[in-house]
Amino acid sequence: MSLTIAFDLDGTLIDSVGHIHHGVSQALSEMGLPTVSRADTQGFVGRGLPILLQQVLDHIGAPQAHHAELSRRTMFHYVGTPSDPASVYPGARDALTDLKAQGFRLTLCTNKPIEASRACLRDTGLDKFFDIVIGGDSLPTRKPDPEMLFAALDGATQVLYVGDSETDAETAQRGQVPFLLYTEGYRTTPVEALPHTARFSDFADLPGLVQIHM
Ligand SMILES: O=C(O)COP(=O)(O)O
Ligand SMILES: [Mg+2]
Repeated sequence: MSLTIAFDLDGTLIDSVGHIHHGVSQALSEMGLPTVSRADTQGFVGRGLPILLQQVLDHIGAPQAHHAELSRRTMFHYVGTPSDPASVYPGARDALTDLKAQGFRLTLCTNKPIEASRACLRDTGLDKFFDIVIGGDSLPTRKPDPEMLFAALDGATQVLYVGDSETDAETAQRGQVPFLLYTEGYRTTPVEALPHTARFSDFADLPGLVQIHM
């Protein structure tokens, strides 16, 4: 059996809400629109940028007709503003190093747009860990459709998925894939209410959980 471990990005490997909020805020203010708080933005992360921006426009009471321009401007700032390497969650880098050294294939399955994902991986130095990177606009569908997890297999026979949100739990459930829930990310639902195989709050525990659940 060969195993690939698929990782979500925002709220799982990096605490990226500040970066996302910066991009959206810049775009909104350039357009003369009201801005959103960082906390509200965090609640919108997980289903991809197009849905996040729809929620932002609804939240500020602005018409969806602004969506295309808001999207263009947000992407400009999102990709143009470097991600801080310190935004990688504590212990995540060591856990990825450990899993990679054990010979596991690692795949990134994120709803973040692929261009922003690649820039973020490069800025934070996480790019070297991943054999495959699949972004929110890489396939015709995005999470919670499980297609991304199947694409992550790429010849492996089994995938184990690590994520933080309602979207990730639903993706894993629909794909019938074991799911390890990182509890310190952006979920708004109590952990007990989210389907998961096991959960962890400290990345030091992840390699051990992988051994148990592979
Ligand atoms: O861009 C998003 O909405 C979320 O991205 P994620 O899938 O890495 O959590
Ligand atoms: Mg996430």
